[in-house]
Amino acid sequence: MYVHVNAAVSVDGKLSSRRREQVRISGADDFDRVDRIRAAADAVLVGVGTVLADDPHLTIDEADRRVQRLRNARSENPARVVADSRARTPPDARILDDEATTYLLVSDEADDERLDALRDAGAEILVAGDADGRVDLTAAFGALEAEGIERVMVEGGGELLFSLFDERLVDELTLYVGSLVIGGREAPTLADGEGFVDDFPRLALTDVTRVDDGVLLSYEP
Ligand SMILES: NC(=O)c1ccc[n+]([C@@H]2O[C@H](COP(=O)([O-])OP(=O)(O)OC[C@H]3O[C@@H](n4cnc5c(N)ncnc54)[C@H](O)[C@@H]3O)[C@@H](O)[C@H]2O)c1
Ligand SMILES: Nc1nc(=O)c(N)c(NC[C@H](O)[C@H](O)[C@H](O)COP(=O)(O)O)[nH]1
Repeated sequence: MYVHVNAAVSVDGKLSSRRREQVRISGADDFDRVDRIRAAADAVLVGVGTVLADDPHLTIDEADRRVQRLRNARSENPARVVADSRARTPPDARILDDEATTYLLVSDEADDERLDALRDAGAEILVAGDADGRVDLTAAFGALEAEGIERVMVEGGGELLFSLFDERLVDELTLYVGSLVIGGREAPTLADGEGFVDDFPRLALTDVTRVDDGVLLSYEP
């Protein structure tokens, strides 16, 4: 699986405020760049924290890009994937509409009734739990590959991104740094989780570009 992480952070590295509501960090050009990365992906992955906070749709905005995918014998939109150990995705979440296939990655701790309700709402359930009752991301990526998904774009949030860095699963990171300060010790950052104390993942900076009123940083492991 090729894993491309994309995120937008404030000058101080926050994904959002302490209220964990969506903060518009990107400008129009950056959202267009996000749309292009989605169009190149077989699937877009987020953590359930992002679904609960933002209720994202995760489809391609630009009609020409959807047409081009159909011409290339691909689905109109990439699949949508949620790391959702306990199946907390609301059955009326926007990602469960019929504009794309939606996979929920769950662990053995997910409640059967919730899973039934989510299946009824159109979700495809993939069970891949780890010893801590979370999603085993390596196993889940294997299950997604069996569904024909080879290239995934990850759009956050900070808990999921920490796990991906921790398991050395990130192949590419594009990070838009907007020119605002959010602050707050409880506000989510690019990589939350437990944090590293040694053996820090080191990245190679491959490009720096000015976008909107911020800067786009590109990295590879
Ligand atoms: N600015 C941006 O680019 C951007 C992008 C996405 C989200 N956000 C913001 O981030 C916040 C949400 O992020 P978050 O960190 O709270 O949640 P998250 O989206 O990272 O989801 C975390 C949840 O994923 C599930 N999960 C399952 N398996 C996991 C694993 N192996 N490792 C980690 N998590 C696993 C758990 O239920 C966990 O609680 C919101 O405030 C949202 O607005 C910002
Ligand atoms: N690139 C980017 N810039 C931002 O300023 C911001 N807040 C996000 N946040 C990512 C998050 O997942 C969003 O909720 C989806 O980018 C929304 O996606 P939709 O338009 O609903 O498809 N992403």
